[in-house]
Amino acid sequence: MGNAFTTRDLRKVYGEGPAAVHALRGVDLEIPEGEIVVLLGPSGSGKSTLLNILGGLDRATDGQVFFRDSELSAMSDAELTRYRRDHVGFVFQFYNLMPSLTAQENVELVTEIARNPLSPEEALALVGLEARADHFPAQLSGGEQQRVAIARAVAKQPDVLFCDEPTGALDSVTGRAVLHVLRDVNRKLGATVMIVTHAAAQAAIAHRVIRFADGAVQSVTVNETPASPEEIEW
Ligand SMILES: Nc1ncnc2c1ncn2[C@@H]1O[C@H](COP(=O)(O)OP(=O)(O)OP(=O)(O)O)[C@@H](O)[C@H]1O
Repeated sequence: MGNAFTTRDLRKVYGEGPAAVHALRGVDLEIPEGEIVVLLGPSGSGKSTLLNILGGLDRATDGQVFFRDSELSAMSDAELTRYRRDHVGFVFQFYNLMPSLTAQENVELVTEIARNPLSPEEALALVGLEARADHFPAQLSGGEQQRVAIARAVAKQPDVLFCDEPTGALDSVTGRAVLHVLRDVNRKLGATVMIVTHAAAQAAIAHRVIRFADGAVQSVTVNETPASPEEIEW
């Protein structure tokens, strides 16, 4: 299989003049399709900025970024929106569920507009929450709410799932259950899964670990035998 993403000398500057922040300082990466990729690095090193650009939520200041053979950095806003809608799912630290909707209705927000969605039941079954479909977010634990958020993100069968600190608000037992679900999504749907985390131990479950420092890639490590989420502790 080819690459899900390729970046060439990718740069991002926020602001101008003396106040300019160089968040990405020339990032060259190749990310093969179908992997679990963990991005590590100190706070402010540019991880979320990279995720947002790969996910079509933001644009680079300079350089190129490709999804497969399509150059995201050359797309119009409308094309970028279509890319996001057709190919990308997002999971954030704080679930972002609609409190007035049940788990199933939260997932339906996506399945009603996607081109080739799973059914809401299938999506909830994938995260092990089929029995909680009629529960509201306030009736679910943090880990369960995150699993609903994952069900919502994967219901459209995205090619790529971006997860920004998906376990950041969870204890490690609950966090492991969430990582387990992300691994299932990678295996069962074949989605490339990119996870930004501060918990370095989570790198053990990845096929590829990218370490960031000061807006640049410090190292890329390939794990021949990724660990199971049950084996790690943070
Ligand atoms: N919208 C923005 N405007 C100005 N500066 C920004 C903006 N977003 C991010 N930055 C700056 O860009 C740099 C990289 O930020 P980014 O959020 O990508 O880092 P990160 O590695 O994800 O950090 P964390 O682990 O704390 O989430 C930081 O110095 C940050 O302050």
